[in-house]
Amino acid sequence: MCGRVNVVVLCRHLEIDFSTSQPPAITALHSTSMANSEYGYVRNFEQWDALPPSNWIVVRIDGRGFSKLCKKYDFEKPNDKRALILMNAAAIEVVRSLVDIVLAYGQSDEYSFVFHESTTLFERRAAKLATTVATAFTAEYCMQWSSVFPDKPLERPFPTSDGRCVCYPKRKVLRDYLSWRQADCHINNLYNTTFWNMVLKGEMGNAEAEQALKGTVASDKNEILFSRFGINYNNEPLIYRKGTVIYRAYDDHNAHDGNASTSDGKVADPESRTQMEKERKKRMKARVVLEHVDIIGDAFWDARPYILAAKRGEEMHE
Ligand SMILES: Nc1nc2c(ncn2[C@@H]2O[C@H](COP(=O)(O)OP(=O)(O)OP(=O)(O)O)[C@@H](O)[C@H]2O)c(=O)[nH]1
Ligand SMILES: [Mg+2]
Ligand SMILES: [Mg+2]
Repeated sequence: MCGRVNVVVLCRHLEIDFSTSQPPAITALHSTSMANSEYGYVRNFEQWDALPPSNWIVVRIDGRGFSKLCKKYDFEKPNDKRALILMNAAAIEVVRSLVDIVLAYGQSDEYSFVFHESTTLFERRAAKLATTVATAFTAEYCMQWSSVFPDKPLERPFPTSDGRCVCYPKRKVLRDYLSWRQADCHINNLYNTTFWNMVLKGEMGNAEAEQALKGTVASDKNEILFSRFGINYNNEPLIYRKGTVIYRAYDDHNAHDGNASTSDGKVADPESRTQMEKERKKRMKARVVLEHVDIIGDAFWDARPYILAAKRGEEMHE
């Protein structure tokens, strides 16, 4: 059997290079084509990093050195309402601009953006997805800073975020991922709320409060909050306890329940270009909704089955 063959097909105006493991690159021939052929091999050092198909892709961004930023701008402890509003405002714009995002979940200095398992955005290339989301988020965060913090001019070093892509092969695993992030929000917020009340109202030193909280469980912290500071943790604002969920909402649920039909009554071909274009337009028109709700239980998902619905014409599985 023949092995790998390096082939360059020269057409009249185009050069098509099949010699790499990547999809063939097409470059217009011009006067520097000889120079290109001499140096063109360096392309082969690039890694093709497309993520596997049929996986939900989560891009999680996280503020870089956010603790320092909190100190510099004197954010309220443990939660600065305005800082969270700014995070959410930036995330909404990212969701609006990338229609393949079906849901985003944010808490503290992080946001997870869930791309539909069928997305073909940027050919599912990991670096393009992660950098696009992280830079779009950061740009929005900086752009909207002055309207949220008119009293705190933004200075260098500007806020930045890192971003990573993780693939989840099943809805169940994706749901577990989101539950993990929301449970993390709850655990950290309960700890931080208790800690900062002990320090700021209880006048304990940081080390003393930390020592006192060592080995405590959730019910102990609830008790400390209630008996010492008169705080019922369950009455703390939902934005702090649950984090923020952003999703596309469709007023017409049937538009996304997998039963699409064409105007002549035939079932639409899910892969057809016009069908995909229609779908895209619907997503662009959808309302982008922001809520502070539980996403660990089934209630949220049962009420909105379209969020994790399969592509049109496919059965829901798992
Ligand atoms: N005061 C205050 N701190 C916050 C708020 N939101 C997040 N933080 C802090 O931001 C930090 C976020 O944690 P990390 O992302 O692990 O830490 P980081 O400093 O960003 O470090 P890297 O992510 O590794 O660059 C934690 O220390 C949180 O307590 C807030 O509203 N107010
Ligand atoms: Mg961080
Ligand atoms: Mg973080």
